Amino acid sequence: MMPYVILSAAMTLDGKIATKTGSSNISGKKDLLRVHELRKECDAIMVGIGTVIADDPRLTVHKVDAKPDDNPVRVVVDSKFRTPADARITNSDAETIIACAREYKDELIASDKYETFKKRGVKFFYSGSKRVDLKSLMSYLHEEGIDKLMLEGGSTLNFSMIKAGLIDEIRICVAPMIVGGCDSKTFFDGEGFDLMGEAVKLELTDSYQLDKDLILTYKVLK
Ligand SMILES: NC(=O)C1=CN([C@@H]2O[C@H](COP(=O)(O)OP(=O)(O)OC[C@H]3O[C@@H](n4cnc5c(N)ncnc54)[C@H](OP(=O)(O)O)[C@@H]3O)[C@@H](O)[C@H]2O)C=CC1
Ligand SMILES: Nc1nc(O)c(N)c(N[C@@H]2O[C@H](COP(=O)(O)O)[C@@H](O)[C@H]2O)n1
Repeated sequence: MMPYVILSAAMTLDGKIATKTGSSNISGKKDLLRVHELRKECDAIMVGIGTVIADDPRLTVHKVDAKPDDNPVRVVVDSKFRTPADARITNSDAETIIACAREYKDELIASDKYETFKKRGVKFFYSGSKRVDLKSLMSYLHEEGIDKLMLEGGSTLNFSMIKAGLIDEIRICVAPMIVGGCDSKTFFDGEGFDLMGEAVKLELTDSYQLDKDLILTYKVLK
């Protein structure tokens, strides 16, 4: 069994989730409230290490009323244990699981950072030889009681997750902005598919305007 996975993000009309310099404030105020209500409904929230390094996110429910219990478990997909020692996702606001690849396990366990994180209560999960195996991670998280997981990027992890058939629903905020730039991160990057016939197919299930933003919900067809 796997968690039900909702991919949530905000992009500009030209499909960028950050500029080439990493600036990523895209959602309007009301959209951020919507996102935090969704965080509150989820058992876990997962990002890739690229997002942790770029944004140092909190990944807690902090824009709407919430109790400490409302904070989802934070999951970071980080094969080589690059999570910075002072990353906010390792604070005591919520539980944190760092998923790493087996090849780096011995080195990781021997590091001072590992001891520091253990003292903070951070848990570790190992899967995949050189890169985290996302299917076994999802299966482990489900065993740990995670029924509903919110995936919050970034582009590389989004593509791996959708390619592996692990995303059930997509909720995207389309902001009326264009930033361009072939080096700006798009909603899905990764290695991409070669042929249009390989594209993951979606069904639009909801759409509405929230101030200037457009909110679209899609079911992923499997
Ligand atoms: N506007 C929005 O809604 C959002 C925007 N963003 C933006 O996205 C950008 C970050 O995206 P990006 O750089 O692509 O980083 P990601 O957050 O997607 O992290 C990618 C990294 O995850 C690690 N990883 C481990 N296992 C896997 C796997 N099986 N598949 C894929 N990745 C894996 C890899 O590093 P390793 O091999 O070391 O483990 C990889 O480089 C930031 O600029 C951020 O601001 C992010 C979220 C939301
Ligand atoms: N929904 C949404 N809209 C945006 O405009 C965004 N930039 C993001 N980014 C995601 O939220 C994380 C920051 O979370 P905290 O406020 O620090 O808890 C960021 O890392 C992205 O995952 N999302």
